[in-house]
Amino acid sequence: MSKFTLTASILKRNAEGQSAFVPYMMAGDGGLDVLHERISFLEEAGADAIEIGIPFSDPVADGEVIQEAGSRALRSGVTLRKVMSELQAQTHSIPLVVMTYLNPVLAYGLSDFVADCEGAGVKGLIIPDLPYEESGLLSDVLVGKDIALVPLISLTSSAERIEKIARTAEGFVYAVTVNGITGVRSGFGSDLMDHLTNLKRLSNVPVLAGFGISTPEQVRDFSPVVDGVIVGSAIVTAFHEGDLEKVKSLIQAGRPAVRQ
Ligand SMILES: O=P(O)(O)OC[C@@H](O)[C@@H](O)c1c[nH]c2ccccc12
Repeated sequence: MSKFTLTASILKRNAEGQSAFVPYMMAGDGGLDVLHERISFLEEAGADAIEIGIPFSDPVADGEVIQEAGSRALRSGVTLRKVMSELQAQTHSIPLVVMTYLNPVLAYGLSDFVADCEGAGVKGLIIPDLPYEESGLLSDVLVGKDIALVPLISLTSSAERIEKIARTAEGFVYAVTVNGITGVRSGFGSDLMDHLTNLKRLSNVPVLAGFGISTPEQVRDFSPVVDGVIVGSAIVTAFHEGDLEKVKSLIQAGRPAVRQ
C-alpha cells in the first residue's frame, strides 16, 4: 500500500479492474452552502477523489468554463480561507485534492495552510504555478503528512524532465492531455496514447489523464491506457445547469472497463 491515502483510493479502484475517476469542482460556485452536498453527491456517485478548485482572480491555466465558475464564486465572496473553514466544519471519507494557485497559499501562510488541510480531510494538493524546481517550498512543510503534492506533466516537457517528475511524483501523476488551457475538446493529438503509456512505465504512482475530457466516450477511450481520468469543465457545467444525471454518467463511463 502506498503511504498516501490518495494513491490507495485510486489503486483500490484499479484493483477492481476499473478506471479511477476524479471530478473537479469549483468551490463556492453555487454558493459555499452547496459544497458539502456536492462532495457527498460525487462520493456516492462513485468518485475516487475530488479535486476542489479554489477561485482565483488570475487563473492562468483555466479555460472559459472554469474561469466563469471562479468568477461566480469570487463574486459571492468566496476565498481560500472560507473554503478551508467550510471543509474543516464537516469532513468526508473521500480524499479531497485542493487545486489552487500559489499566491493564495502564500498569503494564507504555508504551515497554517497545511495544518488546516490536515483538519479538513485534504489528501492532496495541485498547484499549477508551482514549478517542479521550486516544489521544495511546499514539500518541506508536507514531510510526514498524508498530503501528496501532485505534479502536472505537460506534453511539451522534455524527456528528461518528464522522467524526473514521474519518478518522484506523489499521489498520482496528472498527465495533461493537451497543450493549452482546461476546457472541452473534440479530439486529442495522435501521439497522446504513446506519451501516456510512457508515463505509466516511468511512474511509481498511478497516472491520471486530464484536460479536455468531457464525454462518457472520451472517459472510456482513456480507461485502458491510464489508471484514471480527471474531468473538470464538463462537471462544472453539469452542476451549474443542475444536470446531476450527466455527472453520474461521466463517473460511471469507465466502469466496468476491461483493464489488463
Ligand atoms: O476542465 P477540463 O478540461 O476537464 O480539465 C480538468 C481541469 O479543469 C482541472 O483539473 C483544473 C482546473 N483548473 C486547473 C488548473 C491547472 C490544472 C488543472 C486544472
